[in-house]
Amino acid sequence: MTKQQDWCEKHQEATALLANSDEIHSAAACQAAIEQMAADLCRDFADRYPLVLPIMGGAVVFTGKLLPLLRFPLDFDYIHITRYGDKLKGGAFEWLRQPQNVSGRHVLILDDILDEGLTLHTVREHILAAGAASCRTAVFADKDIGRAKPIAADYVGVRVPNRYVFGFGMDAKGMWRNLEAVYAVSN
Ligand SMILES: O=P(O)(O)OC[C@H]1O[C@H](OP(=O)(O)OP(=O)(O)O)[C@H](O)[C@@H]1O
Ligand SMILES: Nc1nc2[nH]cnc2c(=O)[nH]1
Repeated sequence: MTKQQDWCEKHQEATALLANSDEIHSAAACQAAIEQMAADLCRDFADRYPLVLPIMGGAVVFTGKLLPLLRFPLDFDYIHITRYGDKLKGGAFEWLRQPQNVSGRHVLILDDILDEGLTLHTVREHILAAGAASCRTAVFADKDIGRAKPIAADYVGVRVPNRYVFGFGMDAKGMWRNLEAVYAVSN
């Protein structure tokens, strides 16, 4: 099969996936959640000069929308770790970029979604072990998985049901990170 056919099939798959999904949070609701979180962060971090570390790649939209609303001085870097890849179920961690220069810093981690909580928990432990003065966590979406998680986020944008969600930076099999609302794949 040619590359062109591959992309054509991928395009059809992406279109069908979106058509068979439900909108969970509208673009306006996502924006309102970001603005509320930014206000909370401005209140709590005004004097802390934090190091802000998004976990790529899912945090890209969350970070891009949130950062310009943070009206206090900060440093910015990023972490890259993945355990889902293009799959809908999590597996082993793959570190692509570890945290750098966190010793003594007040760190704020940003991630798109807290699902089973393994990613955020692992990253937070890593940052504290590397000597951060403190480490707080903000997630755009917190999934109601119906059981305990190893970590609770300090700041949460929206709650999502126990379904695979995508849009607003979150992918479905690698697709649709660019959507400005949040959708759930049909069960
Ligand atoms: O709470 P958990 O069950 O650990 O899942 C949450 C993690 O899963 C996703 O990352 P993924 O591995 O899909 O990589 P991505 O950021 O590139 O989408 C998401 O961005 C979170 O980091
Ligand atoms: N895109 C996406 N990534 C996840 N990582 C863990 N859970 C999810 C989810 O529901 N959607």
